[in-house]
Amino acid sequence: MSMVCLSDFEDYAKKYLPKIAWDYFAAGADDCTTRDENILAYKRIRFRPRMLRDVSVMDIRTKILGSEIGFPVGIAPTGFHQLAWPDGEKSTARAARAMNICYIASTYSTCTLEEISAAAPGGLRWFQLYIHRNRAASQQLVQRAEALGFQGLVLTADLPYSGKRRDDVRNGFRLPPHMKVKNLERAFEGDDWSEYGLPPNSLDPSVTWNDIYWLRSLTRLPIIIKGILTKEDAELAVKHGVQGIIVSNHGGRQLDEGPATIDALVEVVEAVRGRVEVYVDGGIRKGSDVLKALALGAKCVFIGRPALWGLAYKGEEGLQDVLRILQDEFRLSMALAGKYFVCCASVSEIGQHLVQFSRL
Ligand SMILES: Cc1cc2nc3c(=O)[nH]c(=O)nc-3n(C[C@H](O)[C@H](O)[C@H](O)COP(=O)(O)O)c2cc1C
Ligand SMILES: CCCCCCC(=O)C(=O)O
Repeated sequence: MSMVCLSDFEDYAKKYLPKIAWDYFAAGADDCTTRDENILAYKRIRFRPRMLRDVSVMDIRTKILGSEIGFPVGIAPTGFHQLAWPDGEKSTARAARAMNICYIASTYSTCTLEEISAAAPGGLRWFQLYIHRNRAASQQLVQRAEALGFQGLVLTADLPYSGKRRDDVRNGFRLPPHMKVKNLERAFEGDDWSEYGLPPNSLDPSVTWNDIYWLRSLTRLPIIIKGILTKEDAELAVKHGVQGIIVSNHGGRQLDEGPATIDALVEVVEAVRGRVEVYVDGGIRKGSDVLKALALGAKCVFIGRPALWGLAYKGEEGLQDVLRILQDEFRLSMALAGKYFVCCASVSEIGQHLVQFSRL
């Protein structure tokens, strides 16, 4: 099969993954309006390309929270990578390190944080946290991640309860018995693990902004909050001292009919006024989507499902293929859009001048 663009990997994953795994990866909440809107919204943005600008040398490296990355794409946290490939998150970590990008490992990884770290020593990794009712379990996870060299703590704010994903309900989705959310095994030993193959009712829906102070007391890692969609919450995030914001609607898997993330990005970036870094995920499927997100103020974007499709295709190698295609497409879009200032062709000069919203 010739893999030319990310949807080729999607087609492959749909064809070859067991239906229950494919449905879980693809799921959106309710009618999937927001899931689909994440993609459509990119198509309403048009470029304002500039010509004759010497784009013979392009520098696509950038920095997030002080760490250099090869290009402004990272891997969003997604659960259960062994559903896509037997080595699971170990393969993800290796591919991310090979491409010199950031991988956010999920609380719901099917490999332990120790296994992930050992698979790709020295790679840039952040740890994504769901806060559990069992606070001691969450505290241990944060401290384990910090001790293992994870360089950021990503608090997911949009999942007090799981959204209603109809196909998962129809399929009675749960992890197969040989897969485990290994990071939680010790803390929830003896529980029945009946919800998705997770300890039931274990997430804490009473989490508030004040818990950011609790997290701050546990770790020196920068805290990045994931799931922000409004200027009001962006302002609160800054006020509570986070170092980064990921504009995200969880790939449209939580509240249906909220905004597409690329639309929400504009409002969040305006509210933040450069005080913290802003990233975005949801619906990024082409290099030109990356360019649009950067033009609208994101420092970096993160991909969720496309990483799983790459893993499903060929593990670490397949994920690297996905990332390489995205990297090449991003570089090409940047060159074809034309650099704005005459002296340097780097991501730092990407700005709002590059895009306009189409009336389509
Ligand atoms: C199968 C799947 C599992 C996910 N698991 C998590 C998770 O464990 N933690 C989390 O913060 N977000 C999770 N997300 C949301 C992603 O981090 C991200 O916000 C979303 O996938 C981005 O949209 P995209 O898939 O269109 O790129 C998950 C998304 C998918 C599709
Ligand atoms: C009970 C919550 C299950 C969530 C599993 C991981 C996740 O975030 C997802 O979107 O799926």
